[in-house]
Amino acid sequence: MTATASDKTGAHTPEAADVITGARERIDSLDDRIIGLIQERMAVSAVIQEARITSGGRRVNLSREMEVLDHYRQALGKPGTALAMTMLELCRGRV
Ligand SMILES: C=C(O[C@@H]1C=C(C(=O)O)C=C[C@H]1O)C(=O)O
Repeated sequence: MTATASDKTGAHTPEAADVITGARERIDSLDDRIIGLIQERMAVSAVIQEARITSGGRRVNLSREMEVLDHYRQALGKPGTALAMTMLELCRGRV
């Protein structure tokens, strides 16, 4: 194990450094996919908001947002609610 690999991973053995380096590549790939999905969600959400505003309605629909927040909370627990709130802000801006 090089000193550099140890510094980067925090591992104390070459075996652990290899595991961490490999798993981090998977995490980076997952994060790319998650970001892509969020961007896709933002685009779909924008279509809905545009249609509602054009029809004379409001951008935000709180009862629907409650359903989204509950969905995330049921799947991920309390931090899921915070995640969903951030995602809603990305999709419809600040309220
Ligand atoms: C997309 C919608 O419009 C807004 C954005 C939402 C979202 O991004 O999930 C949810 C509710 C609305 O505030 C919708 O009403 O479904």
